[in-house]
Amino acid sequence: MLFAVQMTVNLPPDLDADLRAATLTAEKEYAQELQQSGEWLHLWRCAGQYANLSVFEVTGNDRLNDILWGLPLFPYMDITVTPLARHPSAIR
Ligand SMILES: O=C(O)CC1=CCC(=O)O1
Repeated sequence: MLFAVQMTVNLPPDLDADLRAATLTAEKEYAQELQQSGEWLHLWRCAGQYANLSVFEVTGNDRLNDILWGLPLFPYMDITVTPLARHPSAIR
C-alpha cells in the first residue's frame, strides 16, 4: 500500500543542544535504513519549510503506524497521512 506522508518538524527552541544533535543523527540513520530497505520511496523537502513530503510503500496501515511512531523526531512532528490510489490518467 502506498501512502503520502507530510511531516512538519517543530523542535522546541530551548531543546538541549546535545539531545537535538543526537535526535537529528538518529532520524537520518532511521530514514536512510528505511530508504535502503525500500519502504521509504521518496523523501522530499517542502521548499521553504521545516517539513518533508514522503511516500511509503508498506504492507499496510499498521506497518506505516509503526514506522511513524519509530521516528526519532516523532515527538516533535505534526504528521498528515494520505492513502494513495492509482490515478486513472497516470501513465506510470
Ligand atoms: O528534516 C525533516 O524533514 C525530518 C526528517 C525526516 C527524515 C529525516 O531524515 O529528516
